[in-house]
Amino acid sequence: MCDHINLQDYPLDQPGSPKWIALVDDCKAKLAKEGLFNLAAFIKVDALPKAVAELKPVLEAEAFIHARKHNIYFKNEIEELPADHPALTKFETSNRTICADQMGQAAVIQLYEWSPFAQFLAAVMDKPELFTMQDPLARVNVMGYHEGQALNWHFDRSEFTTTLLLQAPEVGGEFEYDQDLRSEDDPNYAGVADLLEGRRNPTRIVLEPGTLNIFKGKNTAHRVTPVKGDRDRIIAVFSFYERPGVQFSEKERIGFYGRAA
Ligand SMILES: O=C(O)CCC(=O)C(=O)O
Ligand SMILES: [Fe+2]
Repeated sequence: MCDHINLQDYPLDQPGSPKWIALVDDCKAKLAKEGLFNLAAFIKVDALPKAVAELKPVLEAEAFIHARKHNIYFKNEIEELPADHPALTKFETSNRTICADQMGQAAVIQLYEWSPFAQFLAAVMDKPELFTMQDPLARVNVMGYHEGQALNWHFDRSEFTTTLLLQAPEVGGEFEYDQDLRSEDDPNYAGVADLLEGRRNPTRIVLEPGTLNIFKGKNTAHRVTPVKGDRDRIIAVFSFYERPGVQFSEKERIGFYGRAA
């Protein structure tokens, strides 16, 4: 059992029940229309303070400071674009990251390993099955963003991203996205340039702590705006794959976490 989840509103423990099916259908409809859905108060209100408190000291003392400049593609070059094309503009991303192997049996780890969670996500994503990663570092990451830190514009490499906001900042740290800015057939470099140069109006959402967010970010550009104020934005990111046993390479681990093991 996972006693941190608001099973009253989100009956993940009853797969196949009418309430579960209704929830899955609702989430699927939102995903199709908006490219994302949010389950507010997914973590029980009284379980949230402990879920945050158990991670804060680790974030403060042991986090990897992940700071880099990247473009929206996380790629140094795109064959069909000149190096000075505005779609390739690099921006700074910076946060503190901790990995699953630093979290013991924290609530976020218990949630990740509770199999009805993957079962629910698979149903929502229309997959036969989803699996947790075998990678001891990448399975679950928790990111802390303090004043001035941000996750800049990018397209995700994975089809979907699952996050749980643990603590919201006073100001800033909002999730912004431009839905379907590109497609499998059309990279829309001009639209990307417009977005990066401020000529588009991305959607901005403010999430409450305890909200689970599922987001299809492969072709929807998105970012987290810079955090302002004394309270950090703290968010957990869960990684699921369609096959079991997935691990990162050593190079990927060093790139993301500054260490291989
Ligand atoms: O921190 C967030 O809300 C978004 C995370 C994200 O975009 C990602 O992990 O790719
Ligand atoms: Fe992303």
